[in-house]
Amino acid sequence: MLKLEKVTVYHGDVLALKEASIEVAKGKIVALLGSNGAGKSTTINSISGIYRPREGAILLGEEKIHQLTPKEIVERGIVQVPEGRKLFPDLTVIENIQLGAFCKRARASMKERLEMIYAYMPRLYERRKQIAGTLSGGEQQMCAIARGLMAQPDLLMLDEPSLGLAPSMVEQVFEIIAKVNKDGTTVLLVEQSVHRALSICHYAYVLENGKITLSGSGEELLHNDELLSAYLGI
Ligand SMILES: Nc1ncnc2c1ncn2[C@@H]1O[C@H](COP(=O)(O)OP(=O)(O)OP(=O)(O)O)[C@@H](O)[C@H]1O
Repeated sequence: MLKLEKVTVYHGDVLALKEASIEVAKGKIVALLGSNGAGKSTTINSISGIYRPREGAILLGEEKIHQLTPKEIVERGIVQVPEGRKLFPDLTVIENIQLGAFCKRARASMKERLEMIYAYMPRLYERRKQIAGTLSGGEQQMCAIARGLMAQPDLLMLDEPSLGLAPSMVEQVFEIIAKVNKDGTTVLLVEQSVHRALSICHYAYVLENGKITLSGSGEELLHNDELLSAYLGI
């Protein structure tokens, strides 16, 4: 579905990603792991069209997408839930969710999408008229995922969805991600919660200083403590 071929990204003079090759197969959950500053956000922001690779190619099927604008990339079904949720705190939950449907591909089926989202996250239905800034951290994360789902993604990219959440909330957020994937949405997941990410993903890549140093199935990496401690220090 999505392929990064030897993608190199600089921020000014800083090399953030070096010749990264990543494959996200349709219908799967792929995790991108690594410590702070490893290049995880740079990778998904490059897929979203926010950063332009200096070298390499990003392909969606046969189409090269690394020269497209973020808006064009959303219209192709690639949607990002950003790190830190980035909700509009003064708008209500429902207003935040509906903002996800600004793209053309989502407008026709808004009502059905909303019903589906409330079925995944009944708590958002209960809180739909609440001001988003007053939601708990976990509820805000759900709201950000809901806004992403409103755009009708084929590939949903989540940047550290468990960041700052209590363990029970992390569990709920991961359950929602698993359900969304089971219903056919491909997922690219950036996470620091390594064990949780490996237990849910089909395949994972480990980034270190902008380079992919390790990859394998979630199962394989989860049971390889030696590799995990060498590459992730856990
Ligand atoms: N806009 C920017 N300008 C300059 N340097 C940047 C910018 N964004 C990221 N970097 C640098 O690029 C490198 C990779 O950062 P990136 O945010 O992709 O890492 P990350 O793995 O997502 O880290 P974290 O888990 O802390 O979010 C880091 O050295 C970072 O300081």
